[in-house]
Amino acid sequence: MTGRLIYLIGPSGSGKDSLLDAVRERLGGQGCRVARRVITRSAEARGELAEAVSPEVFAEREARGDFAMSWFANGLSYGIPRVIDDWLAAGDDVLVNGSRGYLPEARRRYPHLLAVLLTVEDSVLRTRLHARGRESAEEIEARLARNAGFADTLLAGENADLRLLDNSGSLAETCQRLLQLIEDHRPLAWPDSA
Ligand SMILES: Nc1ncnc2c1ncn2[C@@H]1O[C@H](COP(=O)(O)OP(=O)(O)OP(=O)(O)O)[C@@H](O)[C@H]1O
Ligand SMILES: O=P(O)(O)OC[C@H]1O[C@H](OP(=O)(O)O)[C@H](O)[C@@H]1O
Repeated sequence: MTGRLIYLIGPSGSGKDSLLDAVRERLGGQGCRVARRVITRSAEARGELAEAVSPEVFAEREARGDFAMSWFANGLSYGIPRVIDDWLAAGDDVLVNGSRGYLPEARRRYPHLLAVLLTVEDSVLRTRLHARGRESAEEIEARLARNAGFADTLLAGENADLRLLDNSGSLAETCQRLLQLIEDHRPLAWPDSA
């Protein structure tokens, strides 16, 4: 029996990392692991507990086949370590912080994935990005502009099964709803292929 990939996406600043950090322990108790990403972002940058590597190291690892999934966005390279395929094969579910742009490819690789879109009201999003202070004002505007490109395509076609999760309110409330959503989507037996 294989586990299921839960692919969490949403605008930059919508709270994906905060949510993953908050539910990591509780999910572990219900057989769901949270993947740690590899990112070409400096280790000093505030944010998720990702592994920071140089672009050269990232390219080497990617060429070696170290990543189950990888993409480039916001001027950075992101990789999800290949170990998630072992976890899935062992029957664990795996939750990843994904990319909206990479969703079609993720679906090709993991046809049974559960895609969850975290949403936040626009004004709240801008406020949170500035309050986080990880990016410059210019970088924040570029991230907000990137969202417009996803507005029409995300909720159409093969994404009709996308689950929406609003994080405009408290994080504790969103955590509860995510845990419930994952619980509700756990069939008695997962599909055979990851
Ligand atoms: N429900 C919430 N209420 C208030 N603040 C929140 C909430 N969720 C997240 N935040 C804050 O919003 C900011 C952005 O959250 P976070 O870094 O988790 O977003 P993200 O989706 O992972 O962004 P990115 O994709 O850019 O890494 C953080 O400063 C975080 O503390
Ligand atoms: O815009 P899309 O394609 O959804 O995502 C692009 C990437 O940007 C964000 O990362 P971060 O803000 O650099 O941590 C997301 O987590 C994702 O990996």
